[in-house]
Amino acid sequence: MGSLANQTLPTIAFSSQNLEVGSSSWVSTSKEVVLALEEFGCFIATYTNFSPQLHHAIFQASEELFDLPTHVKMLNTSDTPSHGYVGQEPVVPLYEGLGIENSTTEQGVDRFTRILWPSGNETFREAALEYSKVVAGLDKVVMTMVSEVYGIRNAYESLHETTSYLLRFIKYIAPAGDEAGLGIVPHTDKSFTSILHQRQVKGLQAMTKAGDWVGVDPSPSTFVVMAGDACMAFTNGRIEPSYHRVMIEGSEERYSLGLFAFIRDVEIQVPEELVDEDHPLQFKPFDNYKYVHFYYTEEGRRSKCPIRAYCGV
Ligand SMILES: O=C(O)CCC(=O)C(=O)O
Ligand SMILES: [Fe+2]
Repeated sequence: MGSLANQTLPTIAFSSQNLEVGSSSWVSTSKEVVLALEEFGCFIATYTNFSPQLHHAIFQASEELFDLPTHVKMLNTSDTPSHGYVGQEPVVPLYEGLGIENSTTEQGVDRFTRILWPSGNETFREAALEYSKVVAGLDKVVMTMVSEVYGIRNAYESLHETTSYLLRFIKYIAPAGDEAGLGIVPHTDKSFTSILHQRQVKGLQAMTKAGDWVGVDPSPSTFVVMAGDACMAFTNGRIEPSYHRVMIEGSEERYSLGLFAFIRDVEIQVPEELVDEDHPLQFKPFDNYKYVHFYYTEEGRRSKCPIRAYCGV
């Protein structure tokens, strides 16, 4: 595994100007987004609708969540592997995470909050819902831009209607000793898209096509927007997912958040606009959640490229 390259990911600002659909800055930003995703599978974003207050509120909520006793956190279960509580795993001993399914909806956040705090926790509930809605807004802008450039806006819009967002709260404890510890093993996300947000402590690294790791420094106003495996299949291989990992150094705990978009109820299918003689069909229609289940089987875990193993042509 290579050392850290002296390189940074592209940064794209989403401001009130370029958020106006169809404006000339919307069009030029859309091209930037596609270039960044095709080259890196991810990029850094700033987003005008995200405030420092919300940054503060959501990490405050995160701390409160992780301060609950382990047996309470373990009540966060899910039918989907890795969507609920994960902690004390021998392969990633520094990692602990919880997930709110359908976190952009009142029902999703209410359900989670009631399970963890039976007598309620209004500040947590509000922060989680608000954060999910705002960041999901960024996700929608990014993918609308991508679909516009590729001429597949309708296909994306029908997928977006059935998107279910998973908000994961993540905490890494510091490794014992001076050596950097592996916070999360190198992987691509199984989602359609993912948006990560880190607090203070660095650790996230993404791999370039040349095979170098690039560090992504935390900032209260930036996100990392990533393509997942499902996005690669949808775009017929045009956008490859970001291969990333977390390395933890120093003695500080690291808190991060991931908002993952998964497509529910409908199969993801390559739009016909993306298939021609030069771009033969690479993926069969597939179900995003069944794919997650496949990934956690012996075959899925062993596979070098699980999405191709699952639904590659
Ligand atoms: O903690 C992070 O910054 C990254 C987490 C991540 O890659 C994941 O949960 O899939
Ligand atoms: Fe990830």
